[in-house]
Amino acid sequence: MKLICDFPSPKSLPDKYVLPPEERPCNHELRDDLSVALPVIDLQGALGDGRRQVIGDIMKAGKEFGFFQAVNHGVGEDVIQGFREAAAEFFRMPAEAKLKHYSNEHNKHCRVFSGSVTSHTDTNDIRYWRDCLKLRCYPVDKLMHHWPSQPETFRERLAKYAVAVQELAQRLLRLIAEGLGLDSQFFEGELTGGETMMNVNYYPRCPEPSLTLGIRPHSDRYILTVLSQGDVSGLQVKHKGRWIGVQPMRNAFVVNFGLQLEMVTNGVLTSVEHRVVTNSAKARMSVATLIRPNMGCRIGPAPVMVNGKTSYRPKYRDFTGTELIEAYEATAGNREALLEMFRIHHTK
Ligand SMILES: O=C(O)CCC(=O)C(=O)O
Ligand SMILES: [Fe+2]
Repeated sequence: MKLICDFPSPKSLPDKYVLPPEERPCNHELRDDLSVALPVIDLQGALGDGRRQVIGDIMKAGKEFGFFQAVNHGVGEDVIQGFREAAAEFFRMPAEAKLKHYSNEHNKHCRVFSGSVTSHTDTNDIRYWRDCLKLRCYPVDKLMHHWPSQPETFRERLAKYAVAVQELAQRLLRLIAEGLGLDSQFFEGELTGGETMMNVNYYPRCPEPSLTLGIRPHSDRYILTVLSQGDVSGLQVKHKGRWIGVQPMRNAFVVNFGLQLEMVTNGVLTSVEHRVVTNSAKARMSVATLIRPNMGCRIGPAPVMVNGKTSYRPKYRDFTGTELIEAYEATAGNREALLEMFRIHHTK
């Protein structure tokens, strides 16, 4: 067992990372579209008179792309870069120090794994060009003893980062709730009360980026994902049947909606597929923070989204946080397959 970052620089891509031709990033049906960019939303305005405008921008971006970039979000550059440096140092440690945390058990509070999005459900042996440190990051006091104790700065910097990003996520969810016509506290409590997950994704330099992916196309599962992409590109978002690259902005956060939010909003906000391409010039690291529900929480379309002015019928049945996780594992992050598991088929 090895992490990709510990491979001696290979000249060619090892066979098991080579994707079938139709899944490769150069597939011409799904060419990168560089002419479309994700909206960039300045959150400063939400603190004052510009609140309605910011809410409107988030709703528009949410409906059109399912994604946006947030700037002036209130999380300090020192907090972001401080944690990113500690995390990059983690991946630079000797192999044994990282492999202490290696596990394929999904319920671990902190683990390192490699090669796949959902390894144990993969039926074939296709691997992806990614190492990942996955941990539960909030509430910090309860969870920090599970985190790597090396490098020395890791826990303290992660604690600061996790608290700041959690606050930002709650702020965003209040804006989103208002935008949907819900009570601004709608998402507080059980819908977002589970332990927050974090993926620290590390994509080493790849000898043949056109033959593999860092992460295959997937939608995120929960309410909201807040991602620090750093300054190396690689994230691509599906938009009108094409993949568009997300321009790296050093201290911005890429925000996207998860499948849970799509179902809670009865499809008004969509949880859009994304993937990660690799590159041969630079390693890339991203930090994804995923806000989650309590496992026992009942989730379903919000009453206002199905009864109110809109008088829409519910598209999804109610389910629990645990059911959502099980369905996601069973469908390996495939958006349509997962939504279908909860969809109500009205007969007329
Ligand atoms: O590396 C990225 O930019 C995206 C990561 C991602 O999609 C995830 O962790 O779910
Ligand atoms: Fe994702």
